[in-house]
Amino acid sequence: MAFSFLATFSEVIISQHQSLDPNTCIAFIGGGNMAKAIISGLLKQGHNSANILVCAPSQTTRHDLMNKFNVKVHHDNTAAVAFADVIIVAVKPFVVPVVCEQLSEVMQHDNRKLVISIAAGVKHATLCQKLNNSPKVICAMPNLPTAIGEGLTGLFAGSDTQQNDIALAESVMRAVGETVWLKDENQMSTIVAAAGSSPAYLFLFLEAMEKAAIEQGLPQETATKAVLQSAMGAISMAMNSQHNLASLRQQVTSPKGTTEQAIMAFQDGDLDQLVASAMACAATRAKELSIG
Ligand SMILES: NC(=O)C1=CN([C@@H]2O[C@H](COP(=O)(O)OP(=O)(O)OC[C@H]3O[C@@H](n4cnc5c(N)ncnc54)[C@H](OP(=O)(O)O)[C@@H]3O)[C@@H](O)[C@H]2O)C=CC1
Ligand SMILES: O=C(O)[C@@H]1CCC=N1
Repeated sequence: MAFSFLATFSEVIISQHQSLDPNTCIAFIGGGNMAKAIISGLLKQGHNSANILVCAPSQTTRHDLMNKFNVKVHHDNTAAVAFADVIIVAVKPFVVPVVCEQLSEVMQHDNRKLVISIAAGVKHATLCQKLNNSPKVICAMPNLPTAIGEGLTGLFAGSDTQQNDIALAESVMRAVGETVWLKDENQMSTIVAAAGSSPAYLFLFLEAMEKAAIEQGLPQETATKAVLQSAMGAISMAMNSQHNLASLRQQVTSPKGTTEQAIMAFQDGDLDQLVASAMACAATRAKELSIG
């Protein structure tokens, strides 16, 4: 019942999503790769840097963030509560319990803030419980391309999360890319494998192609350009095409031609099985990272 309500609401917000209010104050707990990516994406779409606070323990990280993005910084995580409408927890999964403990103490007196956790594997119920049983908690799994507004974020809310909080989380993550709302939290580990981690697999594949092109004799610069432009063109075509991926692949693969030979080599190496097994490893790791 609760999930069908959420699914219906998610469909509504995906088709009629509201843009992020530029006055929304967003605090990040943690200022690493993913916080930086989301901040970059937010600033690129025009969010005011004065409305962003980052809490991180190292002074170097805080200085870097201040210099690079002109955002506010603080050493004390609890400063996020007074500052923000939305607190994004962007620390490694094993740091989440200590962060929740710090936030929950202050949030006993101010429980109006929405907390979005992007930590892989950390369960919604665990977060709610560690944050004074707050219903204002949403789990998110974004990816690095949020930095250029081309991210994909999987989102999961509890059955008692209010519509305005769901809409707020949607507006924040939609500002840096596309969103998908999950009806079943168990699907989050697959979103980790298919979206959170997947930019790295794609970079790995492109690195391998670049290396092979250089080994076949192309200068580095030409190899990089050939590989990246082809990837960008192929992905852009796939995103905008009426045809599915297999059909687009067939359009490149002339019978008895060059592509066919390469595809056969991939199939001989059982690429499908290799990818399935790599994605299963990522999903399994997401489950292992789940904290109690
Ligand atoms: N990287 C990615 O592509 C993605 C990552 N994620 C998730 O995002 C989270 C962060 O990952 P990522 O950005 O890569 O990690 P990083 O290691 O790059 O960043 C972690 C940040 O946490 C900060 N930190 C450590 N301890 C504390 C603390 N007690 N209080 C406040 N901040 C603290 C560190 O601060 P300092 O610099 O001061 O040491 C650092 O800035 C992880 O849970 C990961 O699962 C999700 C999707 C994609
Ligand atoms: O590798 C990780 O654990 C994080 C989560 C998804 C992408 N990076």
